[in-house]
Amino acid sequence: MIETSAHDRLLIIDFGSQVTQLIARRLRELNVYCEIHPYQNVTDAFLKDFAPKAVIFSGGPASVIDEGSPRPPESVFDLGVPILGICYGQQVMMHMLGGEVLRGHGTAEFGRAWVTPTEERIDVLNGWFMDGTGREQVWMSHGDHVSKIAPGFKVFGTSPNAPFAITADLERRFYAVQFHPEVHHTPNGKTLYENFVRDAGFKGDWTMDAYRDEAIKKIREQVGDAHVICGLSGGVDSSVTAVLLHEAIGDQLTCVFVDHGLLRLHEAEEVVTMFRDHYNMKLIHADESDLFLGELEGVSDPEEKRKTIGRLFIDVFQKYASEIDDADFLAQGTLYPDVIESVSFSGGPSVTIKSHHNVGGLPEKMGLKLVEPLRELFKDEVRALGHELGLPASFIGRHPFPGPGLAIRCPGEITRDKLDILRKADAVYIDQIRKHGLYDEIWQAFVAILPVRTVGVMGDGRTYDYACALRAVTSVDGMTADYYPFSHDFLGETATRIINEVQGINRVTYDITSKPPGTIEWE
Ligand SMILES: Nc1ncnc2c1ncn2[C@@H]1O[C@H](COP(=O)(O)OP(=O)(O)OP(=O)(O)O)[C@@H](O)[C@H]1O
Ligand SMILES: O=c1[nH]c(=O)c2[nH+]cn([C@@H]3O[C@H](COP(=O)(O)O)[C@@H](O)[C@H]3O)c2[nH]1
Ligand SMILES: NC(=O)CC[C@H](N)C(=O)O
Ligand SMILES: [Mg+2]
Repeated sequence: MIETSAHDRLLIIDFGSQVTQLIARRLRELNVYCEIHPYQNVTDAFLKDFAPKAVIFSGGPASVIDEGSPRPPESVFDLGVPILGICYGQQVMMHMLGGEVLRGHGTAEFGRAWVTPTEERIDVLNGWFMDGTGREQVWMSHGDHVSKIAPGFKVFGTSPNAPFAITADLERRFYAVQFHPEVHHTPNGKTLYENFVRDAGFKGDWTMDAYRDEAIKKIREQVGDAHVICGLSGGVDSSVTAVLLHEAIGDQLTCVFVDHGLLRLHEAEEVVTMFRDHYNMKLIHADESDLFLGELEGVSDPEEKRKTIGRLFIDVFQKYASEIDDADFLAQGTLYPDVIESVSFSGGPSVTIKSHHNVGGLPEKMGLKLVEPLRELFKDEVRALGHELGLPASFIGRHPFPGPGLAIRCPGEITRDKLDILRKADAVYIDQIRKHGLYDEIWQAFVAILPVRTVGVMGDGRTYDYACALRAVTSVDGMTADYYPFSHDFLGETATRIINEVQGINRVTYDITSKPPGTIEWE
């Protein structure tokens, strides 16, 4: 359980649905503090300790009919707090409370469905069935269905293949729905969550304004008089972590910004100016470009590049940390999705696609304790917190930039020459995107310089220069992504500008691969 404040908490018991995280997102949007815990960890003792003000059962791939399928502890029904069961959560609730679930033919529903209300209206459905059609669009994804509801329950909504689409035991405040209110395709789903948490008595006091003060207090308690070091990349997560720590402990913080020679144009100056001058923060600008570029010489295999960079990051951190007195803590910008992923119910053995550069192995090796003030937050909450802390919008809204930097945007061997060309092309491309007002619509955009040279003709002369690829994607979390549908005019104008303004490039292509099957970066 996350050590947290005095906020009312909602517990989401995860039965392995693909969309459990979205339940948490919807609730956080309603300023309700919630945590997701896999059902295996939710014991009687856990429930007592957690003391939720309400509970939600997620969906899940299992069938309650099967022996050994997941269950919440019986005691959850005796807590006296409202419970909402979703899909598998509905089925498990009915099954345990005396109803019946069947795996029937012709009762599966996958995708869009329409629910119509029964006669009696209930508070959790306030705002539903109001658009004049008398029905509400929902998103279903189930093979099993409830065939008999548990004693005490009544039906408040039905769909063609789910006669018990919405049911409730109003006395005990148990609600159960067959569809998924957390997904986009249930347009009025948020209203249902809002009604549910209001019914449960949540005050909606989880705001980044309040969080900021609590986090500062907690950091002070944890750190005392010791010193904290923080790897600062200028990215959103480490910037917000650093500024929060700086507010909490001022001079007891030293940030280490590693310039590995793989940064974008003017990036080092921007980051250093912002943090050293604007925040008056102790900041070590570690210019280690000779070290990194030297070790990367002749390396063209993507994994070898990543591993070399990861190793050097650790070396560099150790070097600087050892020079700082009383450095007992290392601050990291770990976010809640990272925490969830590491305990995920559905997580199984998976193939390594890329070794993400990781400073995760650091604290152990360096004998440091961790400070992770963003552990409870999603990325958009981190951005909101950054806003509260007064970070300029230009930093908060930045596209993510990978730790290995331009190394993984330069397939094949890395040379200073290629990096210079790449930096210039990238700057022109991002400038184009900003000028056309597209920066915030795009999740991430960059140029990759290709390891091929092509023939061109410029000013009646022959050129033999590098080709580059433009990349721009939309995404929610970087796990899946779509290429951004630029207009042909935009692409044409950008190609012309890059070729005119960047010596060394004579051909521009646009990468239209989605993820999967591609990945966002080229290596
Ligand atoms: N150049 C760097 N110097 C120091 N630390 C770095 C550098 N690059 C990455 N790191 C460390 O690695 C961590 C992970 O990098 P990551 O790119 O995931 O996060 P970020 O840069 O803070 O945010 P964003 O995801 O928005 O880029 C950072 O939080 C930071 O602590
Ligand atoms: O901090 C990081 N260290 C890394 O080693 C790393 N590799 C990829 N990325 C970023 O992760 C997101 C997904 O990228 P891929 O589709 O290329 O795996 C994209 O946002 C990538 O920029 C990294 N970030
Ligand atoms: N999405 C779900 O929770 C599915 C529940 C159950 N596995 C079914 O098929 O009915
Ligand atoms: Mg980054």
